[in-house]
Amino acid sequence: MIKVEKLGKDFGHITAVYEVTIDVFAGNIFGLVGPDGAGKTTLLRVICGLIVPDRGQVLWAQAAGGQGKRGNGVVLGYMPQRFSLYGDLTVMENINFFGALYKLKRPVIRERADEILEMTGLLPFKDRLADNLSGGMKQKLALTCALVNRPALLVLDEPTYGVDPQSRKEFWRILYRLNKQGMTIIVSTPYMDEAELCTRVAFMNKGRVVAVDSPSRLKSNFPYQVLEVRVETRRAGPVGDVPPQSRGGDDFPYNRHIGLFSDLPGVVYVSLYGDKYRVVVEDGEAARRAMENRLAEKGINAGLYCTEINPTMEDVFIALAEKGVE
Ligand SMILES: Nc1ncnc2c1ncn2[C@@H]1O[C@H](COP(=O)(O)OP(=O)(O)OP(=O)(O)O)[C@@H](O)[C@H]1O
Repeated sequence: MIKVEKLGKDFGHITAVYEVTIDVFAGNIFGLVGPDGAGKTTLLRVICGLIVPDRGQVLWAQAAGGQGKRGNGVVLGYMPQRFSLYGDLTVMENINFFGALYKLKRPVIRERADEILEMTGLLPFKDRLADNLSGGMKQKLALTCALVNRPALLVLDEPTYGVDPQSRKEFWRILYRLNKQGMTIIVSTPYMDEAELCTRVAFMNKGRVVAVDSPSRLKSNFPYQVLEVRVETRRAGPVGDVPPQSRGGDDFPYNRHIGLFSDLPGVVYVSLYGDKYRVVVEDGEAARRAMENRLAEKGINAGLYCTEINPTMEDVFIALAEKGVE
């Protein structure tokens, strides 16, 4: 549906987006996934025509339904990151306002609003002031306003940021329903569990897209092994067997081996989950030997228990980020 080609955007001396090239296919839920400051909002704003890129372009395919001028006939709905509705207007008044901006007639707005509010579960709250809605409901109202123009392409900027887990699930259920009805969706998110729900994902880091593919292919093409590692100290003592120089920070003693393992050759990164380490490595067996040797070198009398586990989207993203784009 759209092709983003070598797109770049600077804000003064800050480059928010470098040369980004992605294809968004009609019918997809396309995820733009990355941490704060990765450049997701900037890229989405350029796609929506709200800001002009400094380099590259966004090419639009033939209209995918609906009417309107933007993007070669593709009607767009945009839900910005920050709540941008009127808190002192009711749910219905906000929808009427947006409908009017799209030059829709009142009966049309009413009919569409009822349909979308039913879907989002907001129908009983039509007359409630937006300020008095919960965080999740506010996001649903913002979605309703973005949908009132029946867009063929819905662009959502971190729609579930800071929303409770139950509301996040409901929100995604609605996105799936819309997608089933034929709507193409581009959604940005910092959450890896949401990345799993997309048809295709572009991982963004520091203004660059570092990988684009389906979640399953991103994981199956992961070039490393993931080890779950437990280090069990054999002799008990007030601080175990870890020499003082390798003791960790606030969460000592559980993070104490991160520093011991992370600089070993073939180790991509080490992180701590509960009392186990997740160690991403080039070669599982070689890494296990290297970790054992490191413990021995440091005079740490401990058993090392490694299990190979499947990579998650988070592993894929962290490894790509660690491998480094500066
Ligand atoms: N209008 C602006 N003026 C100056 N710098 C900006 C502007 N908009 C974005 N930036 C900078 O560009 C970079 C990318 O920001 P952007 O908002 O696109 O990232 P993001 O991935 O959406 O993160 P976030 O969730 O924090 O918004 C950041 O360093 C940000 O400070």
